[in-house]
Order: sequence, then C-alpha cells, then structure tokens
Amino acid sequence: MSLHLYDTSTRTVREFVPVEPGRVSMYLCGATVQAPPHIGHIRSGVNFDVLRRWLLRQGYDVIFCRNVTDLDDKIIRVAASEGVPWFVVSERNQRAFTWAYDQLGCLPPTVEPRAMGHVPEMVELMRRLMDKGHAYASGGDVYFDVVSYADRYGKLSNQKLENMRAAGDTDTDSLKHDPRDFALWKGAKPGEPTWPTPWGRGRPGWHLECSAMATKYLGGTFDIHGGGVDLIFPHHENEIAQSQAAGDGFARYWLHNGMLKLGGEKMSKSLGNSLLIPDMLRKVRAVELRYYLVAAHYRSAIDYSDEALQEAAAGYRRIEGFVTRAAEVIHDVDAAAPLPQAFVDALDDDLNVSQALAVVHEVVREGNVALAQGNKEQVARLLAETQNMLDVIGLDPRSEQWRTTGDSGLREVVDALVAVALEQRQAARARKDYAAADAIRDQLAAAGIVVEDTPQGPRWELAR
Ligand SMILES: Nc1ncnc2c1ncn2[C@@H]1O[C@H](COP(=O)(O)OP(=O)(O)OP(=O)(O)O)[C@@H](O)[C@H]1O
Ligand SMILES: [Zn+2]
Repeated sequence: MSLHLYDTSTRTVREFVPVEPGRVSMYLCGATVQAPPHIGHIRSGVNFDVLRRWLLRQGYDVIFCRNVTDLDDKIIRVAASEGVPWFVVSERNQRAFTWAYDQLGCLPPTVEPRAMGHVPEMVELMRRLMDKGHAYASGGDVYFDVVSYADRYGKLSNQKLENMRAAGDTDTDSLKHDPRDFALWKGAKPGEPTWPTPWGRGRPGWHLECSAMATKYLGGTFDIHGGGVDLIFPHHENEIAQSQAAGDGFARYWLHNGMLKLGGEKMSKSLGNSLLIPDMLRKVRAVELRYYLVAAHYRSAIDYSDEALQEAAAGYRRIEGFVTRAAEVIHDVDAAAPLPQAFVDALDDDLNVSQALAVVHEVVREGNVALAQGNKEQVARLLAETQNMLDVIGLDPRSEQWRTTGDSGLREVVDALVAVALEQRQAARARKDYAAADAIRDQLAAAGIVVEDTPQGPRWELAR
C-alpha cells in the first residue's frame, strides 16, 4: 500500500499523489497569538510534524508553511487591556509558540509567514476577486459574495448554501448583500492599526490571510492543507471559496486533526481552560508529552486526563528503557535498517500512529527477550528497527533533540560517575569488604540511582 490520507473535502481515505513528483507542499493553519499555546495547539503541531517526517522518510522534499496570525480582534483586546501596542502581545506569544514547538520536537517550518507582513498579497487577491465579480466594497469593508459562488460554497463542510446561517457579526449585516457573505477586509476603526487598500484603510479578515500566504509560498495549487476540525467551517470553507473563485486550484487534500478537550469541551484560549506547556513540563518530560499527544489517532478527539498522560509517559519509558539498555551493548545502530512492514502499513493507512506505536511496543518486547538471552545479533536488529521507527514519530530517545534536553542530556555524565562508583563497589567486593560495597549501593540509591546486576554486568536506572 502507498500513503493514503483522509481528505475532508471528499470524505474518503484516498491515495496521496503530490502535484509534483518527489515534492510535497503543505500548509498548516498556525496560531493566532493572543495567548501562549495550550496542549491542543501543540497537538495540532506535533501531528502534522509526524506527517511531515513520514513524507521526508519516503524521500519527498517537503515544503512546510505554517503561518502566524499576528493581529486580530482578540489580540487587539488583550493589547488594550494591557495598555500596550498589538505587536507587543503578538511578539511575546509568538515566541511562546516557537518555544513550545521546539520543546516538543517539531521540525521548524520551511517558512513561517506572519499575516501582517503579507498585506500586499491580500490586496492583490481581493483585486482578483473584485475583477471576477466575487467581491464588493461596502462601507469601508470588503466582502466575499457567496451567492456568486453558490454552487461550490459549502462543499468542504458538506452543507448547502440555503441551509447556512449568517456569517459572523450581525452589526455588519446592513453592509452586506447577503447575511452569509463574509469579510475579506475590515474597514478602519478608531484606535486600530490599519493598512491602505484601493477601497480604504483597514485590516484583513482572517480567512483572506491564509489564502494569500498559502499561495504565495506554495503556489496556486498545492498538496496538503491542515488544521484542526474546528477550522473546517467557516475558516477553511472560506479559504477555498476565495482562492478558487479567484482562479487558483488551491489545496488538493484537506487534513484535520481532532480536538484536545478538557471535560468534554474544546481546550481553548478563549474559554480559559488552557493547560499551558510549561505547566505540563512540570508533570512529564517533553518527549513524554509528545508521545501522549501523538499516540491517539490524529483524527480522534482526546479528552485530557492526568492518568492518561502518566500512562503514556510510562509507555514511553518502557520503550526508552529498552533503547537505553540495548545501546549499552550495541554501539553502531544501522540507520538504514528497514522499517517493519506493519509499521509502514500503519502510517500509510491515514497516519495511524497508535497502530504504529503498537508495532514499536511489540518490537521492544522482542528486544527485551533478546537482551535477556544475550542474543547480540537480535538486539542489534531490534534496536535499529526501534530507533528508526521512533525517528519517524520524532520520539527517538537517542536523537539530538531528546539527548540534549531534559534529564536525558545528563545521562552520559551520570553514566560516567556511576561507572566510577561501581568500579569501587567491585573492588570492595573483590577484597570481601561487603559492608563497603553495600554502602556504595545505598549511597547511589539515596541519590535516586538503582543498580541492577545483569549477566552483562551492572547497569543503572533512575528510580522514578
Ligand atoms: N483544543 C484544540 N485541540 C486541537 N487543535 C487545536 C485546539 N485548539 C486549536 N487547535 C488548532 O491549533 C491551530 C492554531 O489554533 P488557533 O490559534 O487558531 O486557535 P484558536 O481556535 O483561535 O484558539 P482558542 O480556541 O484556543 O482561542 C489550529 O490549527 C487549530 O485548529
Ligand atoms: Zn488558516
């Protein structure tokens, strides 16, 4: 089987074939930066990071564009409440998002455009829509005329125009030709930042931003557009309407991640039920949080619980335990070793990471048996398979990312210190000074280090 993905626009799992052989262009709706990220935002980030890594593993050259919405009503409100300019709020929170994506091991985007740096591209898109009769200016605003695009509007979200309710703010209904028309551009309001257009000063509507940025960096037709299911309507429906009405092919596959919820409700900056990343990193290590966020199928909803998080962390530590022990015996890991077919099939089947992780756990179980039997050849093969699979999901404990962050960065240092202590314990045993040998073991235990004697010699672990 080749890669198949669930495409919201056709409501089917279909074969992924990029526009250009060997190259994949991908756009992900990134953050509106009125507040720092919660784990729901980062769930979206890490799930699309796994897709990107899977495409890279298959040899594709991937152009990944994730935008930042650096100005909107919510940012303006936060800035006003703090008495600072809008960009103070968006810069601060954008840094918090970047930090969080980095902590969770997301590869940096190929390009990360900010909306307010792309106003000329938005004006040009509005011009094209006006010329084709799909947009009109009214009272300083510019609107998309949904009736002019009636036959196709609603395809993505599977609804018919006649059943749709009015878009957004009813205050502006008197300016619209139809209450379902949505704003491409919002006319200047006192105290708000504005940019010039041929139809007056103002600021862009959110939907227009993504259409303009996606096509600027990925072209008129590109492969994958992603975001959370919360964005299907109206945001993505409107992106399609704007871009296709202007004459662009736009995205060929629409992928949506399920929501991370708390008590059954979407985790949301606006609802104030956010679990922020620094707080989460006091509960578990970043790699364990990533494991938790990718372990469920990307399209399913997750209802957050501390218990499930701790269970996921324990699951990851089982994998990590094997990798660490095996790496003590095997020094050269074959990065080109093939991935188990069951793992490949799982990811090719609409990125079924939970199934793929089940394969990892199976290989780890076999690996532990091989370790216990001292079967070095088997251990080498299973360690290579495990690390190569984990690399695709961004979870390899021996990768640069996880070796140098959190407590795993100190592992080599502790390893050397424990080796010295264990040599002394060995020497004490050799001279039959068992009291001294036990004292060394007890001191290590007091420092949180548990020593286990194995047929391959003593090894240590942190007591957790
Ligand atoms: N709870 C969540 N679970 C999963 N993905 C989410 C969640 N909240 C937002 N996302 C996704 O994260 C990305 C960035 O979201 P954005 O900043 O637009 O969030 P938002 O919906 O405005 O946030 P909020 O509702 O928290 O104020 C989008 O792709 C969005 O779909
Ligand atoms: Zn968007």
